[in-house]
Amino acid sequence: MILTNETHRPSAPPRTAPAESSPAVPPLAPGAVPGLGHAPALLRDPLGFLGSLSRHGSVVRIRLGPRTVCVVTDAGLVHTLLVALAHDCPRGAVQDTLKTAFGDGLLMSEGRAHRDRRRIIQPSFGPDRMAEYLAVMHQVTEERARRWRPGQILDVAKEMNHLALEIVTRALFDARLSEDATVAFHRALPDMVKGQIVQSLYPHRAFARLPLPVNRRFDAAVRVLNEVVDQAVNGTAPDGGCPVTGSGARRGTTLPALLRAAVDPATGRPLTEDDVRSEAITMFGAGTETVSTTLTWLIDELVRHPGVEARVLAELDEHLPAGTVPTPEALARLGYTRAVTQEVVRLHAPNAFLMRTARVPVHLGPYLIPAGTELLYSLTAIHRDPALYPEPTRFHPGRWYGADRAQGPAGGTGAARQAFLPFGAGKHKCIGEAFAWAELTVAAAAILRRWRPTAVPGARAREVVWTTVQAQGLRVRLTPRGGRAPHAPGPRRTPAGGHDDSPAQCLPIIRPRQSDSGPHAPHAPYGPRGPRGSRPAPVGPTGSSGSAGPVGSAVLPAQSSLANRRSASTAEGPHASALRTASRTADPVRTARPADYLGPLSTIVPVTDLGPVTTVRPVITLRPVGTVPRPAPPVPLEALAAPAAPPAALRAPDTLRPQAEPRTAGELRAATARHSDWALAHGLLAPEDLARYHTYALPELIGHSYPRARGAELDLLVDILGWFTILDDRFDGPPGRDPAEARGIVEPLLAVLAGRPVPPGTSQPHLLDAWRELWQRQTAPMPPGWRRRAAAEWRSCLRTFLAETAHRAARTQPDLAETVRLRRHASCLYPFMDILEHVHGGEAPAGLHADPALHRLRANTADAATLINDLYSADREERQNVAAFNTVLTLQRIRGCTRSRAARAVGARIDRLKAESDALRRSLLLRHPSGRWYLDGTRELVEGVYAWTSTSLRYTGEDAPH
Ligand code: HEM
Repeated sequence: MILTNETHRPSAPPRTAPAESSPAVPPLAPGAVPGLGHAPALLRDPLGFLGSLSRHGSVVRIRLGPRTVCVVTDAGLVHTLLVALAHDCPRGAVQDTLKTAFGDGLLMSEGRAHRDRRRIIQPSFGPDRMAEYLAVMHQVTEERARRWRPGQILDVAKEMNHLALEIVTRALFDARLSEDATVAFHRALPDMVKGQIVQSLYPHRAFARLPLPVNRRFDAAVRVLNEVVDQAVNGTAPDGGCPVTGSGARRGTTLPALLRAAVDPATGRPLTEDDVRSEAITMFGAGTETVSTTLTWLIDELVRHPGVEARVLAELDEHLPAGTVPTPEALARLGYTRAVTQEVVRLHAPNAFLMRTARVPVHLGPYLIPAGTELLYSLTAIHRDPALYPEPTRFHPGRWYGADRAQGPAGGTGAARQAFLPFGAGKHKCIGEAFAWAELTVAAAAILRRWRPTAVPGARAREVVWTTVQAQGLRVRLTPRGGRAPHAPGPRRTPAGGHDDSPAQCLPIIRPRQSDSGPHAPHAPYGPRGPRGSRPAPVGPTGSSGSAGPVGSAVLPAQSSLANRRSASTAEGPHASALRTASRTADPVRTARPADYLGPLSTIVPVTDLGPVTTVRPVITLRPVGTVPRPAPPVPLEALAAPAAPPAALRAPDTLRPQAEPRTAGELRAATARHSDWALAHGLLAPEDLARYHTYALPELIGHSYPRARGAELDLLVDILGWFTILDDRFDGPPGRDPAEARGIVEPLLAVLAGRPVPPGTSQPHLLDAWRELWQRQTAPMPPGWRRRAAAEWRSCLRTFLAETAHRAARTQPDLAETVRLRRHASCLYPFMDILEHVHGGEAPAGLHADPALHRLRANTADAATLINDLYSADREERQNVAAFNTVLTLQRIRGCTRSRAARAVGARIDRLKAESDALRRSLLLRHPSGRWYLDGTRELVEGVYAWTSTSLRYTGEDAPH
């Protein structure tokens, strides 16, 4: 039986030799959903799904809505499809869409047209051109890498995209694209790819003409891409602003020159300009993203495997001395480097899936495939087949080099060769293969020679599958090779005075790959301090979290009983009048609406301010506090000495307590030791807990955030942070699920704040004792106004434990607005802002406190610090099942979007907060110049949280102690 009822055409006699036994129908993959078929599974996890199909057969049917597609899972049969059946199985609908848009380029054409065109183009990729290309690749990469700065955080995928585009433009076209064109190209490409896929799934071509958003974006992208390609082909810059400046030296040998000099064998006429443009777009489409993605994975793997990186560098030193232009001979000697790139290409083959369509009935293994059947194969799935590659997801260059090689697929047999098909096979085999191998090696060599990339915690490469398997989210910090680890860069200003939002300033926000968060992820008895939300779970025998009970089974109504809010007009406390003014002068972004359990200072961020999801990343500038080496010793105090001289902004004449000498690292180290003694003396920690506790390096957060704190203030800050973290961790256990027990802990603490008799029966007497002492140390030197303010803000903070416990007990989750409010206060940022005054030795000016803009600035400060924490702690919290109280996770749940989109939205929100805070500080400074130190303190606080959070072992998932 054949698939006549699932295909559109009647069967004709098969072209290929029949199989020995009677032909069979490929099995249907299990799990089809009525109406949708396997589309949900494919969309949810394309590579996992395609990889799983080999269990069911060497060819497996899947249903995508009304269509049936045959997936070829066997490497040998894929090879047959591409080579023996190449004539009968041309490329299908996906390529047809491109053909309509870009004409008959190599990537889109078939049959004789394809063969003729390939013959014309082949010389462009011949061995005699390679030396020239190597020089260009080397020069372009050098130019780009020279522009990077020590300490810069590099958005690797973005940089590699630009690099690959520039290499193709300069090598094949001897042209340069304007910066605008480069950006436009990378913006347009995803729309083009999406449109290509969606349009190929339309039941009829006419659908592509409907004014659907996807079609409109596709058309716009095609226009843009054609314009960009025109620049490369013609050497003109239509915008006149940044002209294409091809050197012109190689004009006679470029790809356009080759095409213009050629005659179409079919017509006997020269190729048209449309033909030239079609081939140009083909090269841009096929030769940029594939390479940039592979380069990104290559850097990711080297960052993960320092031993491999060291070996590559040693080989480069031996065969490709620094400063020399690579030659084909030198590259041929880089055996180990080649093995490394080969392993990257195996594990991360950029082509997630490719397609063919059977023109006539064909035999494929034991199956007869009817005419019209679409055939899909995934090179990535083949390269990860455990039957072909033991431990397939392990990065192991030894498969291709040295002793292990014989056991690997490079062992030399035909079957082994068929198992490695990153560049395809047959007549459509990648024409740029040699170019690509060379580019990967030359670009990686130029980058690694100059820079040592180190992973930014939480910013590992993540697979995102479209037609290619993209590597998204990798951020690395750059250290000059041979130099010491850089200081984080200080704020840079553009000539126009605005902030530089170059990649150096981008916060990493992308979820690490699954492998980063596996069973070895750390679980710690003591949370980091610092902003909450980073709570570790108690260590269970399996290493899994034993913490917070199930949350997320039910959704809380938008207005929970916990979210009863008082109006601004009823707000109390020292900032009440400011709050009321703020409420009256309602700005479009937010309105002041204090919630009763949050105290008088809350400001609500409308949910809409966290959307729409954008691609903006947070722009955070870092104070150069020094490097924070990891992992051990956990407290790199040397790095946290205060800046040699206070920043100019802090040398204001009104400083009450001028700095004598800057704080030394020794002071922070001594404070850390005193804190340990203090925690032991209060029974907050047992001696055996200390080692693990120290790995959280909590004093670093204080060191980053309070560069001028010393002596008793430094001790106070470190002790408060330690105490709060230990308290926070208690709520990961049973008290966090039992409202009565939670009240039993929190009420006594509140009583201390209010000066009331403490109710008996707390389950945490050590915490209570320590709190009494801490509160006394906080308030003793401070005036009554400060005490009232600090007490109110501590109340708001402590009550969030009750709110969160109530949610856990009721198995409800907060909506986004409540999450934002909860998180703002839960992080005890407000009390920590109050301690700025403690450190300074006096209250901030009364006028400043009465200013509504300060109210907003403080809310922004709390929000920004908390959101930074949420970005980094999302994965950890998800593992710990405390997802309800993380803004990224809440957003993801409520919007139904991906983690990275939620993270981007949060990142964009941080950007906006930062920009608004800068503006608020400027305006406040004009009105209250004597409060400059306080205003700067809020900025330092956020920067400190960023510096600590982004380097803390708590969030890395792989470096953290076990
Ligand atoms: C790591 C880098 C690369 C990978 C993994 C890769 C992979 C592939 C694969 C699998 C195919 C076959 C597609 C099919 O059978 O339908 C292909 C075709 C093609 N590639 Fe590449 N490619 C890479 C780089 C490049 C570069 C640098 C260029 C040009 C500058 C290029 C130009 C092309 C062209 C023009 C085709 C179509 C060939 C034809 O149909 O005759 N590729 N590539």
